[in-house]
Amino acid sequence: MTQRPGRLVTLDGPGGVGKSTTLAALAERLRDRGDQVHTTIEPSTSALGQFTRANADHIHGRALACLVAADRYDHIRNEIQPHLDAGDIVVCDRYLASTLVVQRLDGVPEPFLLALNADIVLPDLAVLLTADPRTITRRLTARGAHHRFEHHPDAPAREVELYEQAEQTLERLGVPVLTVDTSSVTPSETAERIGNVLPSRPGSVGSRDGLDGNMATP
Ligand SMILES: Nc1ncnc2c1ncn2[C@@H]1O[C@H](COP(=O)(O)OP(=O)(O)O)[C@@H](O)[C@H]1O
Ligand SMILES: Cc1cn([C@H]2C[C@H](O)[C@@H](COP(=O)(O)OP(=O)(O)O)O2)c(=O)[nH]c1=O
Repeated sequence: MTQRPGRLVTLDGPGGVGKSTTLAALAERLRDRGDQVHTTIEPSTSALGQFTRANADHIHGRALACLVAADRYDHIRNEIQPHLDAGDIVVCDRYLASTLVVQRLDGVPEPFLLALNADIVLPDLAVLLTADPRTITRRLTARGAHHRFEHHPDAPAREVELYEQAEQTLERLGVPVLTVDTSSVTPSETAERIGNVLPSRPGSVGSRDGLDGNMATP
């Protein structure tokens, strides 16, 4: 049971699956029903986050893993935790699950990643967006690849597979996971499904009822 007044909801999934688009739809839905929402992103918008994002194509493996983790601890201390303390639903575009996938694509073993992230604030709900790899490739092609992890033609299929493994790891850590296949649903339908499993007033509706275990894999 979480003791903080707010909730941390994270959105992860393969590049181009629709995280940013879904985050905007989710924030709108939660605000429309009266929730206090703070949206954020990793790498964060701090100087360290901007450095990480700008250099992620040149810094590799364990070094990038450390940089991403350092940015995460800084992000938690200066932005996430204050908003949780204020009772906000904090919705973060990429978090621990991305590390468990992107850094593994970069050859970093999972135990090293878990050790680096051992003291982070765990999500109250980790949403994993997935889709048919061909659908992801289509979305990625239409939007354009942003970084080296999105350029390989097999990236979407490999990422889908690694997110399935990350789901098991998150569950072992006790993190409630909601997996949504976005292949044939709109961002607003995805947002509705996420909103449906989040209590409207943080801390007031049956605490974590409905948030334990993997609630949906359509
Ligand atoms: N059902 C859907 N859910 C989310 N995004 C979708 C969906 N269908 C198409 N898209 C499109 O996919 C593209 C990639 O979305 P984006 O949010 O940038 O992905 P990500 O943040 O995961 O890299 C966008 O052009 C978005 O409009
Ligand atoms: C959150 C996170 C990001 N990254 C890297 C991957 C990318 O190079 C970069 C940002 O990814 P991404 O959010 O996909 O960028 P964009 O918003 O431009 O599509 O940060 C990691 O390596 N590990 C992580 O845990």
